[in-house]
Amino acid sequence: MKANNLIIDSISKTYKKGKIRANDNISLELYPSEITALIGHNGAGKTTLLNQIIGNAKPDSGDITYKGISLVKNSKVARELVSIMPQFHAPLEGVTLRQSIESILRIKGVSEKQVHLCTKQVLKDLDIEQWADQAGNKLSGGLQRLTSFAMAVAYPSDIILLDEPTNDVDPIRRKLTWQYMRKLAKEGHMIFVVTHNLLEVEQYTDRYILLNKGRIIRDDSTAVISNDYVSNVMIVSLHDTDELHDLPEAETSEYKEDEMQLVLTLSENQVSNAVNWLMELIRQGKVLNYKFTSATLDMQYGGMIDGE
Ligand SMILES: Nc1ncnc2c1ncn2[C@@H]1O[C@H](COP(=O)(O)OP(=O)(O)OP(=O)(O)O)[C@@H](O)[C@H]1O
Repeated sequence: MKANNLIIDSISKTYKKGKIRANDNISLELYPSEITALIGHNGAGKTTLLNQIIGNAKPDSGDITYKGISLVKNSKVARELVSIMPQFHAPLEGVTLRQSIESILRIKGVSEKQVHLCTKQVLKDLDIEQWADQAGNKLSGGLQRLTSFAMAVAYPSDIILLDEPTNDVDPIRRKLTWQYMRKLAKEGHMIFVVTHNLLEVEQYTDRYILLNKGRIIRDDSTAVISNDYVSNVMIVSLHDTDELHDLPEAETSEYKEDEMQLVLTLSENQVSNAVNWLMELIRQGKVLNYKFTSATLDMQYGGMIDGE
C-alpha cells in the first residue's frame, strides 16, 4: 500500500431507504500515473462512486483515503485534491467556451498569468481554439462536453474523475482527449474515467473495473484482455446458412442473423481445424468474406455480466 494511492475501503451507498444498493461494499485502490476505466451497465453505480470520491455524496459506511486524509470526513479537502468532469455539464449560459475554463481556474485560485497560459494550452491541445469565443449555450453537444473536459483538466488536481468524457465527441478529438489524459497520467495524475466505449478502454486505458449492481465483478489490466480468455476469433460471412450444420469444434459459436456472420471463438488447438474448414468452404465458393481477430473486451463484456 503506497501513501499516494487512493484507497477506497468497503464503501456502501444506498438510496430510497436502503432499497437501492448503488454501491455495495466496494474496495479498490487507484494509483498515480494510471488511467483506470470504470465500466458497467446503466445504473451499475459508477457515478455514485465518483460522487463519493469527490465528497458530493456520503457513503453509508466505509472510507476513502488519500495521503492519509479521509475524503469522506473532509469533503472540502476532497474538492481540492480531486477534479471532476460530471456526466451532465452545467449549462454554459452567458459565458464563452474560453470564459468557462478561465472562471473555473480563478475559482481554484490560479494566478491570472497561469489562467491565460493554461487555458490557451488546453484549447490548443483539444483543437477547439476556433470556438473559444463562441457563446457556451450555442456550442454543439460534443463541444460542450469538450468544454466540460477542459474545465476539469486545464489545471488538474492529483486525482481526476471523468464521467463519459468522449460521448458525442468526434473521432479526431476523442483521440486528442485520450492523449490529454495520457499526458496527465505521465505527469503523475491519477485518472479514473467512466465510459461505455469498450474499444477506447482497450486502446487507451491501463486497467478496467467492471461494476455490476453496485459491486466490482472484474478488476484487470487491459493488457491481459486478449490473453485472459480464448483469444482467437474467426468471423465468417456465408452465402447461406446450410454450412452452419457442420461447424468445426470451437469454444463458442454464434450466428449473428442481422450481420449474417458466424463468430467462432477458438482455443489454440482448435485453430488449424477451423482454418481447414474455412479453406474448404472458400474453395467451394461459399464464403463472402472472413477475418481473424483477437477477443475484444466488447465481445467478452456480455459474458462477464451474465456470469454473475
Ligand atoms: N440521488 C439519487 N437518488 C436515488 N437513487 C439514485 C440517486 N443516484 C443514483 N441512484 C440510483 O443508484 C443506482 C446507481 O446509479 P448511478 O448513477 O451511480 O449508475 P451509473 O452506473 O453511473 O449509470 P449510467 O451508466 O446510466 O450513468 C441507480 O439505480 C440509480 O437510479
